[in-house]
Amino acid sequence: MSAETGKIIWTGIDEAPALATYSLLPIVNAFTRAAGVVVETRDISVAGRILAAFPERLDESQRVRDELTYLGELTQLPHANIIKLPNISASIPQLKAAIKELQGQGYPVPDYPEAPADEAEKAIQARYAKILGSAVNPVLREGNSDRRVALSVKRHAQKHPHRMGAWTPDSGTHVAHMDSGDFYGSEKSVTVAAAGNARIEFVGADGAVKVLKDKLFLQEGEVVDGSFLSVKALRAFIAGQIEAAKKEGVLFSVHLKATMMKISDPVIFGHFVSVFFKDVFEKNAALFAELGINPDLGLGDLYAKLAKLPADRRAAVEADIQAAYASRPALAMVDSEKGITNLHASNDIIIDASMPVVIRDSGRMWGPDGKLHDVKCVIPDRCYSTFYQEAMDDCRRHGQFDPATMGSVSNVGLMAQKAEEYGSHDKTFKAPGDGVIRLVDASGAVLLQHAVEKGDIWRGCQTKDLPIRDWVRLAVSRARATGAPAVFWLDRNRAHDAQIIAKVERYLPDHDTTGLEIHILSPVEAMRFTLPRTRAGKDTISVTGNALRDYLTDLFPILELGTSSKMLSIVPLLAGGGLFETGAGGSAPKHVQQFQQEGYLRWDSLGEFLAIGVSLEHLGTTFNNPKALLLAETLDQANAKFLDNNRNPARKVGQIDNRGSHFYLALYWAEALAAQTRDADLQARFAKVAAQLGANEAKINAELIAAQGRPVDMGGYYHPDFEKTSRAMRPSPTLNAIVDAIA
Ligand SMILES: NC(=O)C1=CN([C@@H]2O[C@H](COP(=O)(O)OP(=O)(O)OC[C@H]3O[C@@H](n4cnc5c(N)ncnc54)[C@H](OP(=O)(O)O)[C@@H]3O)[C@@H](O)[C@H]2O)C=CC1
Ligand SMILES: O=C(O)CCC(=O)C(=O)O
Ligand SMILES: [Mg+2]
Repeated sequence: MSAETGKIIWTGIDEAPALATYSLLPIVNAFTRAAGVVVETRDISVAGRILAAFPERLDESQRVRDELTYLGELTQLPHANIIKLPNISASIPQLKAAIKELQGQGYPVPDYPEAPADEAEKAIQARYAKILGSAVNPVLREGNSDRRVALSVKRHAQKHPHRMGAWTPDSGTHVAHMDSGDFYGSEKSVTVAAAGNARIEFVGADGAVKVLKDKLFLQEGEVVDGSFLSVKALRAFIAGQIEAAKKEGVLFSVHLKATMMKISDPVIFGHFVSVFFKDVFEKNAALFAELGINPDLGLGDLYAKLAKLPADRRAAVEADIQAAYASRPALAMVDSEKGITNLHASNDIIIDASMPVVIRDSGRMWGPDGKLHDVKCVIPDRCYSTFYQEAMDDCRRHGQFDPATMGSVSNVGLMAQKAEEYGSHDKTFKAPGDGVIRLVDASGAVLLQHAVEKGDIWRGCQTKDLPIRDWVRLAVSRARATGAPAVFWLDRNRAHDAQIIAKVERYLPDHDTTGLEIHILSPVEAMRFTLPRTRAGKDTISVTGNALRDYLTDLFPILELGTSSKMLSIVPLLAGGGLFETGAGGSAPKHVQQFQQEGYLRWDSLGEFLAIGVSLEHLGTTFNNPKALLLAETLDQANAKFLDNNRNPARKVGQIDNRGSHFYLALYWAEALAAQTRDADLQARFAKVAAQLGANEAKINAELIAAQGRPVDMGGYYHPDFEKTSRAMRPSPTLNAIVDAIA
């Protein structure tokens, strides 16, 4: 076995899962090394990606490799085996904070130029643009997505159901969406007949043509679509919904995906900010222009820029903001104690995680008074709003879901080769004026076009044929493996979906589907099919495009398990390798805050444990490595015992936290290795480890718990100090000594 084939890559990322890594990875490494498997870290954190983008500004000792590019290339090789933990998909305020921190640590990376003044600043902005938003996932996800709950995890959740808030028939919570002028209404889609370079261009009212994107290579058979959001219609819609929320006496909230739709959704978010605070923006237009205030960056950035003003001028604007709050409906809050609202930053409320939590918490969100209230959930685009309303209506009719009995909804998601929204980043534009935006193929034929007005948001997406074929294959294979019905969530009335349906209908007959139940239903119909089954304890497979993949793989896990972090998230790479993602949830910034303040980390690494298992299994079968297979099997047993004994982190100081949960994983894994008889070497080696860990259980727990209850200095947030953080995350000398002696 070559070094390459016996290697697993563990991604270095941000926030809570990065903290957990400091404690977990030494344990994992000690166990796998004993079997000749190397687990190697590659840093794709926001900070790491910033440093990699500006090598010429750093001295030799500060330079880092461009690991994302390396990993992107690795996904194309059949031996790729990558464990990917969730990373930050950064908004501009997050990026700026990371830059500031790095500068403070002595890395001379340039400031982010919000409004580039010259070519040099434009070049800097272009480099940073590659780091913003969902910049990692589209590069690594070179396969489609298979997200589901492991049987042992589902059984555990049913045995220990999490708390859910009750729903009552009179709940005033609802989804509000546009009825026209949205992406859904304007979408056009074609299947490309002949390969070639296309271009996207804007034709002004005067006939002048401006190329927005050149050399857009289209493959034969791929689906390409274009749609736009009318800004005039959006602003009128927002204003109407603000009025309506006030009348209805519910909170006002907006749920977008500013990370994955990183060009369009921050702009949409900005319209929410500038319509909600219309009077403030109008009255202070000149001052805001002078301060460079951009509503897309949210109220948080606005406040930061106001802070530069002398006290009296600042107070005048703040009074205007307070007056706006008083005349508007109450806003949903991110942190009511600190006064952080839904409109502070586009990355604080992200639809995939935020909407399921509304449903889990009785259809309510936190208000400025620190209490839960009914809420208007504004999701402008009908492509992705209507099924949430259906789920809420179901709760109003039948009450809250019961995690002790509900069935499971797994997902097969189309995302390979930058499918759908992942491919939209370099094809999304704000219309530079009134005119037409059109997609023109190599022969000069117009594939699709839209009449737009200045500021309208035009979005193009590509979905290649090979990924679609692979997605259909994966759906059939999951249906065969589970016996559960597979439902393609596709809407015949949506232009893009109509093209995809034609392909699904063409590729399904390539497979043996005898005895399988397969449906094609619109999102609302699919919900109507799925929810009664779920309530009856039956399992269903959702087969969806990229955005619905994202939304549903938080929605159902959060209802079923309380969090999506416990999911298995497998990406069989098209080139034959494996990408094993952990959970479906994000980087849990709240958890880091708690760790900094109280030395308590409640991040649950179960997703990581599961991913290590499938990664080792993949490595074992691909390279015929019996030791790796044995490690996978014994880890599976350890995970089962971990769940049986309920060793997940609790939530409060004095109880077992993330670090304590890792100790139990090590103990149970060592015990399982000691108990097996297939490999005498591993048995002997781990019998000793199991005995040492077992004998020191009380002592190790005492050392781990003694480390809690006081603030922790990590020496950085985006780019923490390795030594400081490592000390904080590995506070038990007894555990460290046993683990470090294994290899
Ligand atoms: N694949 C990726 O790379 C992804 C990245 N992200 C990024 O993550 C960041 C935060 O996203 P956000 O939408 O707030 O979602 P998060 O999933 O980070 O947080 C939502 C809540 O989920 C719970 N949670 C999530 N993971 C765990 C875990 N392992 N253990 C225990 N509880 C968990 C926590 O709930 P509680 O507080 O109730 O304990 C947490 O506060 C963003 O920057 C986003 O871009 C998001 C999704 C996927
Ligand atoms: O790519 C991203 O920004 C987030 C993706 C995500 O939320 C998911 O895959 O569940
Ligand atoms: Mg998600």
